[in-house]
Amino acid sequence: MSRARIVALHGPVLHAQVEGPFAVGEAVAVGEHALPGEVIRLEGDHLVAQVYDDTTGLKPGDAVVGSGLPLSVPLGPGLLGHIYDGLLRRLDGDDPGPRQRFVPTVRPGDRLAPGSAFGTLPDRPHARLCLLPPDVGGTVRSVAAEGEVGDDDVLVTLADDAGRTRTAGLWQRWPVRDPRPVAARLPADEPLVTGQRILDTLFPVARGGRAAIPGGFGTGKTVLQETLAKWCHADIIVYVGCGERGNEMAEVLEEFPQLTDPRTGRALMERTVIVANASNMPVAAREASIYTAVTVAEYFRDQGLHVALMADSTSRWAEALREVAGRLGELPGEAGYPAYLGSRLAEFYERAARVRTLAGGEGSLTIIGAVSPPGGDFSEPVTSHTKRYVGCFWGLDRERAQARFYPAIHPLQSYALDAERFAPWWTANGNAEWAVQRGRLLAMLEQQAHLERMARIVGKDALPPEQQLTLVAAELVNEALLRQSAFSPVDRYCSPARQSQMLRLVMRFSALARDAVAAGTAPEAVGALPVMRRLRRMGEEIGEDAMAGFDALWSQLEREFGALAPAAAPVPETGA
Ligand SMILES: Nc1ncnc2c1ncn2[C@@H]1O[C@H](COP(=O)(O)OP(=O)(O)OP(=O)(O)O)[C@@H](O)[C@H]1O
Repeated sequence: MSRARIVALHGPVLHAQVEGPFAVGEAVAVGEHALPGEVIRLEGDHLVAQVYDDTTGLKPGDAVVGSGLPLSVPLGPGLLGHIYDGLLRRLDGDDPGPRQRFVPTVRPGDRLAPGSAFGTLPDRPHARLCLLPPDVGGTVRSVAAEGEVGDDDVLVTLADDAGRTRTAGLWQRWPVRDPRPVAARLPADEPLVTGQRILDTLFPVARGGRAAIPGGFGTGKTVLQETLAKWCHADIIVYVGCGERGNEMAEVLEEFPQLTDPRTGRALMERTVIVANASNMPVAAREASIYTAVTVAEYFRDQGLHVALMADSTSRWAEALREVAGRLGELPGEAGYPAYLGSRLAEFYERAARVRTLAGGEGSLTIIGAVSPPGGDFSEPVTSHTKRYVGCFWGLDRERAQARFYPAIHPLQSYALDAERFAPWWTANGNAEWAVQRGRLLAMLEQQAHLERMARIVGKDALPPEQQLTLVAAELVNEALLRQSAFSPVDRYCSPARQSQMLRLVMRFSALARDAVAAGTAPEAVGALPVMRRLRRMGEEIGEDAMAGFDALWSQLEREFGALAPAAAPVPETGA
């Protein structure tokens, strides 16, 4: 083991005189309590390391002991259901994992490629595969028989191509800063259904895609992340609470274990891993926590599962980066962040993908990162860098939040690149019109903003009737489709089938209203139809198990427009 002696300490950063070879990125143990750390710079016989625990009590002369290995974490199915710190140390007790039934799927003499599965854990509800590490393969010499196994048991022994003996069990280690290898990256052309209308219908994210939720103070980032964690169509949730205030983090830690998985009725925690680093925890560990979480998420992806990683908030992570860079005396860039902020964000988001796994399955990792721009200013460095690496941008708007319009995602400040590629998926799921409907809604919302600006100048009544109608229809889109309370028992989740029904109704309203106004009906008369109130509230009133309600609403819509007197005969255009 290489050793070094501390010569200076600056908060979480230490300088040491080396007495043996070290490598950048090497995990080290510091001082008499063997505090975990990582070498971040080497200059001749001088080493700089960051320490992941409180450095109080460390002093010049204390030893820094190298491990010869990069900073890595243990990965196994048993991670599920627990809360960890940024280095993946349990925060909720240290009880050993229960023994569980193992069924081998290989025999002595079989050749296994690196990362293959060698057995299953059939009694586990999630993450049932036992995987070789991605850098271990060879010919099976022996494998454990079917039966109960524990965390420390060797389950398979192999001879690798160099003739060395390799073993594997339930757990494996992997360096957090290295993406785990895959057999192939696949096109991300399936949406990750979130159950949130504004997202699935207007700004969908792919399974294996990347999304950012930027939003100023109190605009609903945490509620949205939790809602997504609860309802999105992912098998596994990895939630990294990064530098949030201690009390907010405490809320998440208290709430999550109590949440019920809507799909199974069991605890949501059973398929969740939480990595927690509140703002009062050591800053360097916060920097590491993002990599730890994404490595955990990749491990479950490699099980052939769909994983969603929620990071709340990447801004606090960037602040940790800035603080450590400051202590290293690095030249500050924009707003004091180090020049490599952009490349670090890119490295993080690039780990999202839909893949063919080494074990031969298909898995995906979707990354959803909250950003907390100071003052809600989306031009600040973390938001603007993040924009370059994500395909979906779900911008939370202070005015909407203040008006208690939730989720406060502003349709004109948000986007989803490549949304069109999901049209075949929607067609296969019963809505061949989705792409056209989406285009119309976006156009209508844009027009609304333009017309509202005009109306403020000339007065609403001075707008031509068809423009007044656009305002009526856009208001309906907002109220009926985009507003969706995370706390409504009926509407907190909206399936694609229900979204399609609601879209169909709003589109039908729009067409009937256009015809009626063209035939001479006043836009206010359309806006005053009794069916409008029911349309606005259909999300709250027609639940997943009462879909026939949409047909009844459709009939009411047709009836009321049919009864509008002048609508029968279209009036020729006057050219006005
Ligand atoms: N989708 C939603 N449905 C209903 N209410 C919501 C929704 N989103 C946010 N809220 C309301 O807004 C409040 C603030 O939301 P939240 O705590 O998520 O904001 P935040 O952006 O995470 O705040 P901070 O900047 O402090 O981290 C919530 O307590 C809740 O009352």
